[in-house]
Amino acid sequence: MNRKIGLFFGTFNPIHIGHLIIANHMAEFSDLDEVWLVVTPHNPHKKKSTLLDNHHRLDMVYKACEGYEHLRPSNVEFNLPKPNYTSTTLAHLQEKYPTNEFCPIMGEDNLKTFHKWKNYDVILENHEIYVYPRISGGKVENEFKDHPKIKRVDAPVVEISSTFIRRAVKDGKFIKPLLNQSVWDYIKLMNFYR
Ligand SMILES: Nc1ncnc2c1ncn2[C@@H]1O[C@H](COP(=O)(O)OP(=O)(O)OP(=O)(O)O)[C@@H](O)[C@H]1O
Ligand SMILES: O=C(O)c1ccc[n+]([C@@H]2O[C@H](COP(=O)([O-])O)[C@@H](O)[C@H]2O)c1
Repeated sequence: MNRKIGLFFGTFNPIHIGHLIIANHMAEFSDLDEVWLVVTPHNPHKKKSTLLDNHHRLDMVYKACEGYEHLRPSNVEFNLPKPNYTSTTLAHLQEKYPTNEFCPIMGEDNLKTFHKWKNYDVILENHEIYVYPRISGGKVENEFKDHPKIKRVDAPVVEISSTFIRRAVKDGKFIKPLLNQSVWDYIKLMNFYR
């Protein structure tokens, strides 16, 4: 059976409710059958200094997805060449699961720099991209604005970031509502980001 899988890529350092709300909304309110949360070991555009180990970030994604029938953590990028280019991951997944249709999910802000991604044209040729709104970053005024392969899904906007969470934890702030309960417990237990 042909299944449509949304791929939500992220460093998830840590995963927060902003990520979960988008992933769940895409799984429930679009034609995607499932959403896989792909933990990226190394984002080509990010520095590595504050990055927690891959397996700790994956553990947190597992904890956050517990009880969500249509969400699935993925470590597919762990064994692929670094830095992780999305085009490489998509080609790998398509070869491994030829009957699935893979659709990357991204925030509207990412469309502004999407032309800098490796093989972005090949990605667009072979995949539909599901885009959700962001407040930060303003409007997209480029070739992707009304592209036929880009589908917009009107998901809720929750403007928090992992950077904000890491800083808040370091400062001893109580930010439990911004994280899934078991992710919050795990961060405390493991003394992450202190
Ligand atoms: N609050 C949010 N709402 C919707 N999408 C988000 C939110 N925060 C991050 N994203 C998007 O989710 C994906 C994965 O995010 P990522 O793991 O880089 O988290 P982040 O919060 O942006 O991290 P950091 O603050 O460490 O840069 C990215 O495409 C990012 O743009
Ligand atoms: O393939 C690329 O060239 C590429 C460039 C920038 C980002 N990405 C992927 O997009 C995901 C979200 O990126 P970011 O910067 O919004 O956190 C992340 O998992 C990256 O691996 C991919």
